[in-house]
Amino acid sequence: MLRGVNAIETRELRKEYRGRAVVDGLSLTVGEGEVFGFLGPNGAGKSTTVKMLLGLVLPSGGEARVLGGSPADPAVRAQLGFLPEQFRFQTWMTGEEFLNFHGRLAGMPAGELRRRIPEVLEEVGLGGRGRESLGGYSKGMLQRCGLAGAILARPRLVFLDEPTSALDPIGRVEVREIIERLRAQGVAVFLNSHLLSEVEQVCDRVAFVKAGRVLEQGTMRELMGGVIPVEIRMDTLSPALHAALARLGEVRHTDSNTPGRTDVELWLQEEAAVPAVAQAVFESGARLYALTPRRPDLETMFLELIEAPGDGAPAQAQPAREVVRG
Ligand SMILES: Nc1ncnc2c1ncn2[C@@H]1O[C@H](COP(=O)(O)OP(=O)(O)OP(=O)(O)O)[C@@H](O)[C@H]1O
Repeated sequence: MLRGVNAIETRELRKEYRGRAVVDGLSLTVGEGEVFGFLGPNGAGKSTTVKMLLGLVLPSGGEARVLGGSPADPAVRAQLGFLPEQFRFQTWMTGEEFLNFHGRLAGMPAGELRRRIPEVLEEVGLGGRGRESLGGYSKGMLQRCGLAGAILARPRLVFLDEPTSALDPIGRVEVREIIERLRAQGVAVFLNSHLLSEVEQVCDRVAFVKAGRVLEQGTMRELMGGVIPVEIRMDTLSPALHAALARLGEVRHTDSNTPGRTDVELWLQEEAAVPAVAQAVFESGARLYALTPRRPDLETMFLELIEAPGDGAPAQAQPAREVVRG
């Protein structure tokens, strides 16, 4: 078994379709046992990247190493699990038959499959439902069954493409728990999801892609540069208070559209500055209704990066609302 290598490493990976680059010099690293969020708008090249990493699509250029080897190597592929976004299930099979079929394709011995299938069905919340035909499964049950298929052969790296799109909130929490269990077992997870709050809760690191290139990658803290966004709600914002807030941090947005109410988003460098914000509001004579430090969230980062103009290079925030720069 390969040890001490990254789960995924790509350098200047490229895929062209009819002369058009849909993955255009993509470089990223996913550590062993890391849960990695791969984020980007529709058409950014995420699925194409995943297909190259699985050895299903041949790159037009660059390099990709998966578990220290080539994605084209069957010994590497045998250690990968994959839940595609749109999966065609054989509706006439039962859940157990489906898993048995996939396990045999993965080269698992019959005896091991007999033990493992009830175990994974239990793990994905389908315990006792394996004898029912897939044609009678709900969308959420099918997605759980696909997930069972992805982890059946105890992979070292699992690709999950929108694994919770068909699930209710309870199902989503359960999938998060499954991902956390995989991490605890040292399995790396490459997660494509549009549900940013979900990615935020489970991923160690994330990469943002746009037009086939990685704009940023890192931990949440690295990506936000240690910034603490604070929401302030008060009755009015005088020019003097605006200037005072701008001395304490960066005034990102102000919204005075509702009469008698002004919302400000201020980015501070440290939590210790929060009391000074309250003090500044108080000294200006404004009435303070809320002062809420927020965790940096992926949605804010995503919108900033993805909506940035030009060639996709990280840039200043775009005006989601009325913006006043500090
Ligand atoms: N086989 C193909 N032939 C031609 N163009 C393709 C092919 N596969 C993908 N593309 C194009 O490549 C671009 C990237 O597609 P891809 O599916 O990788 O994006 P994505 O980031 O996964 O999008 P989404 O979030 O919508 O699933 C799209 O413009 C798509 O039309």
